[in-house]
Amino acid sequence: MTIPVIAIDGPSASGKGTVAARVAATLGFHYLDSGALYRLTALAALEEEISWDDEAGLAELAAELPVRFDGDRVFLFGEDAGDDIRAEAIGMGASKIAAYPAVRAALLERQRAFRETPGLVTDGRDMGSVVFPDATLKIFLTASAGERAQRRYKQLIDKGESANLQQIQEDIEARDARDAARPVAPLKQEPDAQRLDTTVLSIDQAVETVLSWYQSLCISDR
Ligand SMILES: Nc1ncnc2c1ncn2[C@@H]1O[C@H](COP(=O)(O)OP(=O)(O)OP(=O)(O)O)[C@@H](O)[C@H]1O
Ligand SMILES: Nc1ccn([C@H]2C[C@H](O)[C@@H](COP(=O)(O)O)O2)c(=O)n1
Repeated sequence: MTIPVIAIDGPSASGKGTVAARVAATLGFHYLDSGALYRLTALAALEEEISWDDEAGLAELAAELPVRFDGDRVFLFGEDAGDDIRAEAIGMGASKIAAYPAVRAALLERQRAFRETPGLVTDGRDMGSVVFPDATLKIFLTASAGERAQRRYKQLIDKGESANLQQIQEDIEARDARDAARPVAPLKQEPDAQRLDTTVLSIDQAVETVLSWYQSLCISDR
């Protein structure tokens, strides 16, 4: 039996991770935040003094990365790295090193290994196009850049961090431009992905939409 996969791709701060994690919890499926692997590689490179320009060194590091996911926590070299990988500088570093084909190749099988029964929900940029091209349901989840910047701003303020709305929007747009422009596995909506624009949707509405799309596929498969 093929293990079902729900692949959710889309731009930064569109809500992919939040929606994917909730859909996975509702269905009792596993969850993979693929962006965390790129962020962990960027962070580990800093710690190991491997330059973000060194494609071969980064690929070697990515292949051997001592990472452990435990619920919503993530450990690197045995230390909780959840907060460190969320820093904007690490997001930018992840975007930079994600453009290297050797880094993407090194992470490919590691991502596929998360496909386990009863199913997987995953989010990223190339989940439906490259990592799980046979995914059961492919979604391109997006929202306007202004709305995404507001959400990220609120997220930072709620965490007690200082934030500048305009700077956040510029950073989000710069990261999306880099992710969309790279020749390998760029950020883009695939023809077989369903578009979900959450600009005026709540998190609950977005989750309900994904679940209803998945349930209709399950019904039509019977
Ligand atoms: N539909 C929504 N309405 C309001 N807020 C939302 C919605 N979806 C997500 N959010 C909020 O937006 C913020 C960013 O969401 P999230 O981290 O899931 O985005 P992401 O696409 O995974 O980001 P990144 O690509 O940077 O990892 C979170 O604070 C989340 O609670
Ligand atoms: N499947 C993926 C996931 C992530 N990336 C890169 C590009 C992003 O800017 C960066 C951080 O991802 P995020 O945590 O914001 O989802 O990692 C990618 O190229 N492919």
